[in-house]
Amino acid sequence: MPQRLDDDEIGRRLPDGWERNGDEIVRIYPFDDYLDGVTFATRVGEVADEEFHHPEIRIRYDEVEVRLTSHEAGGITDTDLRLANLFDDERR
Ligand SMILES: C[C@H](O)[C@H](O)[C@H]1CNC2=NC(N)=NC(=O)C2=N1
Repeated sequence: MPQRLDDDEIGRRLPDGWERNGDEIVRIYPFDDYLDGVTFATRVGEVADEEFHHPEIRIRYDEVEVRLTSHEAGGITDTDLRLANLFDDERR
């Protein structure tokens, strides 16, 4: 199981657009169309299920919020950073 990363490494490797919030990393993706956000959330869920690493996803009328943490490790790991990049790839 991946180990928790230290503050320096998280700061160095956090992908653009993501923020650190304690033991989580968070990104808000804006959408003009609600159903585009729903579709994106579904794609995020599919990637998460393939990787067996599950974010919290909140779908609002004009944005989707994605939160990642590694529950078992009790913090932010390489898996969270890797998934953040994969989710960003779904947005492009
Ligand atoms: C039992 C545990 O839920 C599984 O090993 C996986 C499932 N998805 C998971 N998702 C996240 N975000 N963190 C985990 O530690 C995790 N563990």
